[in-house]
Amino acid sequence: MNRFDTAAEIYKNYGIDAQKAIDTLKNVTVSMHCWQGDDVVGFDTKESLSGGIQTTGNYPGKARTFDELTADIDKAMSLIPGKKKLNLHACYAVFEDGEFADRNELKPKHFEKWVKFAKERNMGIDFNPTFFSHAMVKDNLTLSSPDENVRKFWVEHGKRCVEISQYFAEETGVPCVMNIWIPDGYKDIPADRFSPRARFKASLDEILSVPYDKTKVYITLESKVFGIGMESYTVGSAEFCLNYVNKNGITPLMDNGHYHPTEVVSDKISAMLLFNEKIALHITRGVRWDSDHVVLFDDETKEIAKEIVAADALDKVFIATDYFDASINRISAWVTGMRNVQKALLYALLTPHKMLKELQDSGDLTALMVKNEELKTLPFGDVWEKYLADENVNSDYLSEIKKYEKDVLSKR
Ligand SMILES: C[C@H](O)[C@H](O)[C@@H](O)C(=O)CO
Ligand SMILES: [Mn+2]
Repeated sequence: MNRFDTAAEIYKNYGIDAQKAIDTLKNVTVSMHCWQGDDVVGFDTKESLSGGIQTTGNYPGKARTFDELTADIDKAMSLIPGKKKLNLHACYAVFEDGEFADRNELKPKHFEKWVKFAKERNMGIDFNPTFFSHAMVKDNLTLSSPDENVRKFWVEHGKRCVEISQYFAEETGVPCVMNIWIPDGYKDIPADRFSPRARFKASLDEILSVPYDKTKVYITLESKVFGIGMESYTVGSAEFCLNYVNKNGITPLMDNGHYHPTEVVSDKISAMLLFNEKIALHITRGVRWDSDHVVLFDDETKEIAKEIVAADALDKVFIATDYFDASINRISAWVTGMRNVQKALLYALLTPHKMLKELQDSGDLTALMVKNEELKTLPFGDVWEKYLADENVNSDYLSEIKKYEKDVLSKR
């Protein structure tokens, strides 16, 4: 018997079909964020990153153009198993022949090259308006600005992005998740917490007044607890976003770097699923603050995946990655994080949830703890290796990445 067959026998004793778990995982889409490839710079303003988020590190070889970024995405995706989607930001619009369109003037044509790229790879595209790194961000405010010129500029940007999202969905044949996240906030205690939130609410209403096909575009709203330089007040807080999505029939997005450090998104998933048809996740790794470290196969990533699978909600959750580490090889950052999301999902699919739930419901919490601990040392690695083999990717991706670094990245 080979290692997978032996492992499959062991999982069978717990009522788990390991090959079925692999086959289920093969059909789970994970949306890969394009912005790990260039430290969230984009192609339009090339302004340094603002919005209370930060990349640290200066690892050589970051992508500077559409051709470089797509080559790097291709390399990363060739090393990532499973079904993938591309998550784009509006600042990655591609301008040709000296043309430039500001964020409030963007049109589908500025993303034609991305559509071609995605279609050739049989992939859908998710989208994000870019409300940061731009001269029209005034006093760290966009959609909540008291300056009507500023607010209107960003409302128009949001509207343009709804149109572009529908274009992505229609061209690729895959629904597009359009995520709204604004950085707006104050470093110090504000005099007026109410008015910025009222203006944000009005701005969202205006953006959502653009007609769009709800079967093709899912608009999500991402909350945040604080940003760097905006430590005292964030307009798009959790309560604001929760209430807004529920009142307006859009989808909540939880980024697990966006809560107080002792709060965990894994515990929020079941509550959100009970009140929303769909939910969306940005999977990241906060270290002390929203530091956007590469996703590891760690306890919280596993717990997030467990909550999705145990609730039988794989078709109700839009899963995306969101982190940016400029201190290591960026292709490796993508591959490591994406593989770890999938690893966590496979681990969850190999967990005997029914048996564990029965132990909980019958009050046998002793057995529940013992069984949970026992499961941790089952031969998960052998099932993971079989998944990689089924998907035709090597377990070792480091050598391939080192070679790409020597042949391509080091020459930039
Ligand atoms: C670049 C992304 O839009 C950004 O990371 C956002 O999703 C976020 O998480 C901000 O902290
Ligand atoms: Mn995020």
